[in-house]
Order: sequence, then C-alpha cells, then structure tokens
Amino acid sequence: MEYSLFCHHLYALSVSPVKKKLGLLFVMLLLWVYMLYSCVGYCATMPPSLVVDNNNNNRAKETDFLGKYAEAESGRPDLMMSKLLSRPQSSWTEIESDYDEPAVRRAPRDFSKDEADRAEDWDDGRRVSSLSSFSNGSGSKKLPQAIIIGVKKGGTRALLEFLRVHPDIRAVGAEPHFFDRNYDNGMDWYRDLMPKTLEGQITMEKTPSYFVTREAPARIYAMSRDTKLIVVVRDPVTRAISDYTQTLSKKPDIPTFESLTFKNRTTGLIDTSWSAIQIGIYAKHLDNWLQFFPMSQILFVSGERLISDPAGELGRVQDFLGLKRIITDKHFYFNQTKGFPCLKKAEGSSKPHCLGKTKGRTHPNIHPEVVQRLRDFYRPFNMKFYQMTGHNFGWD
Ligand SMILES: Nc1ncnc2c1ncn2[C@@H]1O[C@H](COP(=O)(O)OS(=O)(=O)O)[C@@H](OP(=O)(O)O)[C@H]1O
Repeated sequence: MEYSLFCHHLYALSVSPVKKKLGLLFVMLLLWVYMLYSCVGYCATMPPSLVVDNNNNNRAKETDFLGKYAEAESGRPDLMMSKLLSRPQSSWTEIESDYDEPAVRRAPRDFSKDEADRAEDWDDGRRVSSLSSFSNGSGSKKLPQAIIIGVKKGGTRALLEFLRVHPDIRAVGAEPHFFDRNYDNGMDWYRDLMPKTLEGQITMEKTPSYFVTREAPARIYAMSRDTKLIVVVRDPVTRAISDYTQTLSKKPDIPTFESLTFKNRTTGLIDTSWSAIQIGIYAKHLDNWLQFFPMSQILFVSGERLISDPAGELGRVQDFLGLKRIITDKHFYFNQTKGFPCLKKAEGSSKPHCLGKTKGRTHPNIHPEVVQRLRDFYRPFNMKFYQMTGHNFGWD
C-alpha cells in the first residue's frame, strides 16, 4: 500500500514540470545542508592556533610562533602536522624543553644543557608546571615585576621553588627564555605565560641565561625600568664543574673537563670561549646590567648560603621584594640523604619536598692542579665583583 503511494507520487512528479522543479530544489537544499554540516564539523576539529583571526593580535602571534615550530620540523612534515594538531594549551614548555641552552650566545664551544631537566626538578617526578600550581581563576596576568636572571647552576631553581611558598608570589615554573630566545614572540606572548595574580601579588619568572645575554638588560629595561633583578651567584669554579656535570650527564662522550678548560694545557692558558668558564666572569656580565639598572635594583643571593642557611637568604629576598618575611626557618628541614635543605611543605602540597635528582648531582673529580689554575684565573674577577656588589662571597 505504502509502496504504491510512493510510486504514485513519483509518477506525479515526473509528469508535472512545476513539481519537477520543486523536487529539484528540495534535493539541492538537502545537498547544501549536508555540505554546511560537514564544514562545521571540520572547522570544529581544527586547533584554535590554526584559525587566523586578523582582529586578534594574540592569535596572529600564536600562529607566528607555530610557524617557527613548523620550520624547525620542516624535514618531517608528518611530525610537524601531528605536533601542530596535538599541541596542548601550554605547548611552549614542551618547545622549550627541546631547546639547547646557549649559555653564552654564539660561544663556539658551548656544550648545551638539556632543559628536560625541568621535568625532573622535583624528587617525585612532578613536572614543573608552566603555571603556578595554585590558580583560583581570579586576578589577571601581569608582566613580571621581579626576575631571577641568573646564574646558571647557581641554585636558581631552589630559590624560585622556595619563593613560591610565599602567598604574595606567583611564578612561572618553567623558564620562559623570553629576553634571550623568544623575544620576537612579543610581550603579549610573554604575559600570557604568567600565572594570574591578585592585587599586591608579585609575578616572577626565572631564566638563568639572561645574566649572560647581551641584549637582556635593555629589553628588560624597555619592559619596565622598575623590574627587580635577582642573581644567585656561586663560586665560579664549582659552578663551571656543575655546568660540565650537567652536560656530561646528557652527553657522556664529551671531552674531559680538564681538556675543555685549557686552550693550551702546557702554557695553562684558559679557554674563555667555553661557556662553562665564561659564565663565571660575573664582574664582566654585571657591567652590562649596570648600564641600565642601578645596583640597588639588583639583589645578589649567595648560592652557598642558600644551601647552608636558606631561611637567611630567603629573608633578604623577601625584604628586597618588599614582602612580609613569611618564609622562615620553619619551612625548611635538612634532608640527610639528599644533602640539601628541602621544603617541609611545597607550594600546593602538604608533603615534604626536595628538588629532584638533576639538582645536587655528584661532580666528577677534577685534578687539583686544574682547580687551582681556575681559582687563580677567577680571583681578579671575583675581587672586582666583590667591589662592585659591596659583598665578599668568600670564594677565595
Ligand atoms: N635545596 C637545594 N636542593 C638541590 N640543589 C640545590 C639546593 N640549593 C641549591 N642547590 C644547587 O642548585 C644547583 C642547580 O642550580 P640551578 O637550579 O640554578 O640550575 S639550572 O641553571 O636551573 O640548571 C645544584 O647544583 P649541583 O649540585 O651541581 O647539581 C645545587 O648545588
């Protein structure tokens, strides 16, 4: 019965020209609806960064950023596409961890540092998140008012993690490397990395390579001439060995520390083009910063005292930042196994926390003669540095 009715309608359509046209229109409409539906479905699966919105600067910049990423993967279009499409919201941390760190820019013998260390900064393998782990969604993202600018292997991670305990400090976990490597991404990109802060809270970040980056002082000054700068310094000889130890852990085939130290072992000429050596000439790098910032705006934290008396150094830092001394002795305990002070409670946790295995590595034994030669090399620079800062760090 139904079948015959259908046949009847079909017949009627085929005979009447008006009905024929109406039928055709109906089919076209169905086709349009189908195409529209498919398109909406496709667009919804695209990552936001691939949708260029000319009215939105941030979006355009993000697309630029992805462009750079794409270039880096140009040899592997398949990889590039899968990375683009699976890019998580805070992908900059992953991109950063692919970076090698040119600690002194363009230094010809700069054995790089693997930033994947960041993932192991805590002893329980907790990944250092790109944002402060405390985020209540309120407040707004601001450019940092204080930055830990150096030095590499000085104890910068320990300082930042200790500072994060303070309720008036919010900090980015990973190193943004904005003023050295990512400057072209623009201030909006940089601000966007920051955690949200409420009125009165201080936004911070740490990137130890800034201290040895020629352009960094002018760039930070251009962001804000009031930025407070913190430098964790450590005996340059131990610092160099620590730097080398880190590289060795990633690249076991590199030459010995001794052979990298000298241009000529017989004459005892030190190779200052090796970044591990050059970073420790603190007076020279500081000079660069003093062209832009007054000494009163730079705080030097002793890397040694940060280990022997963390609460004391943290007291100085809190004063410098104009904060109430909330982080005190009560926050620390000395972990005998680790051999370092640890937090009784880390930020956003009720459990004790030490830094991970990439912090506090066992250093290789360096020939005492080489160590002595390095001490002699650094002495005049250290003296100059003590004079400039008005503080004897006791490295000699
Ligand atoms: N509390 C605590 N726990 C663990 N480690 C501590 C701590 N305080 C300072 N340090 C020293 O920090 C050194 C690493 O320095 P950085 O964090 O600045 O390194 S990095 O530049 O970010 O890679 C690291 O250097 P190495 O000992 O050579 O590994 C430590 O000596």
